[in-house]
Amino acid sequence: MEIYLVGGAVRDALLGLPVYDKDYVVVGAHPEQLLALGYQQVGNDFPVFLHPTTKAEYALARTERKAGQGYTGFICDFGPDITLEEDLSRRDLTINAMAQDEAGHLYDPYGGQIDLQARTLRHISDAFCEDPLRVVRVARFAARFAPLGFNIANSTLELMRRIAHSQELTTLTPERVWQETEKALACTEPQVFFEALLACDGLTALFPELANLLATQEKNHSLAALWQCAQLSEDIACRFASLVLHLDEARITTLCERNKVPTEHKQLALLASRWHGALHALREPTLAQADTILALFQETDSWRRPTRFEKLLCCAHADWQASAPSTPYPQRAQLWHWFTQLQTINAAPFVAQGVSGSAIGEAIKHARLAQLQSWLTEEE
Ligand SMILES: Nc1ccn([C@@H]2O[C@H](COP(=O)(O)OP(=O)(O)OP(=O)(O)O)[C@@H](O)[C@H]2O)c(=O)n1
Repeated sequence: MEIYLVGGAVRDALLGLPVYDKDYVVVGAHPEQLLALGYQQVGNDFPVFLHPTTKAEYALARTERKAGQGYTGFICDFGPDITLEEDLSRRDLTINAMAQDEAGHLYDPYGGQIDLQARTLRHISDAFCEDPLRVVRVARFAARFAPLGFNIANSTLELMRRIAHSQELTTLTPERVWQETEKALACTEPQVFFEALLACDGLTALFPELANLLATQEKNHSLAALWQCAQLSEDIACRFASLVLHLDEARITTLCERNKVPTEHKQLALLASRWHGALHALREPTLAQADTILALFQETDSWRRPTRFEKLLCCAHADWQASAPSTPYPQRAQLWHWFTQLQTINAAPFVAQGVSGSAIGEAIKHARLAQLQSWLTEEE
């Protein structure tokens, strides 16, 4: 029985990146041998085991062949006679198909090291097409490794296009697509994920509203807003909302429900869609805008959800900078400052004066408006 470290851990170590997850492939073994050594079997379709102490994943070497439609329907063959090369050949990209034995010797039958050096994401064989998830994975790797200068090989982009045109992307579960999307949104160049999906015609199947929106924009403004947001915040909800805020509320709702986008992201996106224009208009606020500012705080439920309001300001900032890079967006700090100051106006003094019931809320609102008006008078 031989054990090799495979996949992402080998790739990332060669790139000098930190390695978090270690996956191993086991060649020349029966499941019973691993069970006897205390490994715990997980997964029903093919034999994957967890190490008794490290809990790292150990998979028996296997081959896979597509038998049906979509993401399911694989015929999997495993056994002690499957070689390391055979196991590596079923994988998606050359840079993901390298293995290292316990002595540190590297096995690279498909040119992974050359492609790492050339900064190329390249498929191994036409078997790439057997798994439509790979389109989304490659787009995600393109985003993740964009800062290192990686690009998708033309021949791989061609296969991604073939998969997209075959309608196979519609067989992916929303959970899997969102999982990859969320990882992509966390990258420093998240817009590359959507650019790659756009380039292979896959965006229409996965995020049709976004594909239609980008088609109406001259310079992919929404992708620029996403990039700007990534410079301003690590928050995934913020980045997602910056990307979709030029969609109307009905389309945001449809997209989020189909793709099972978390509620927090959806709510922020809806607020950003509704309020970004008003926020842009508050660049040099005047006394006449006091009501608008208070309505903004009220209607976005910011008193109860201050963190979300902070994120809303960030989305608007990103959207602004997508049109006017490097120009300041003073209303972000100004509105946040006023908001935190107005938060300190609360019920206590009114209750002490004998105000009760719904009149308390009205009194707070009036006091906050009066305070805002006095600040705006000073500004003018
Ligand atoms: N649809 C898929 C999923 C996975 N793999 C292979 O399985 C390995 C492990 O997959 P996974 O852990 O999902 O990805 P990593 O490459 O380890 O990347 P990450 O760092 O994002 O986990 C990959 O390297 C790749 O060889 C594949 O070929 N096709």
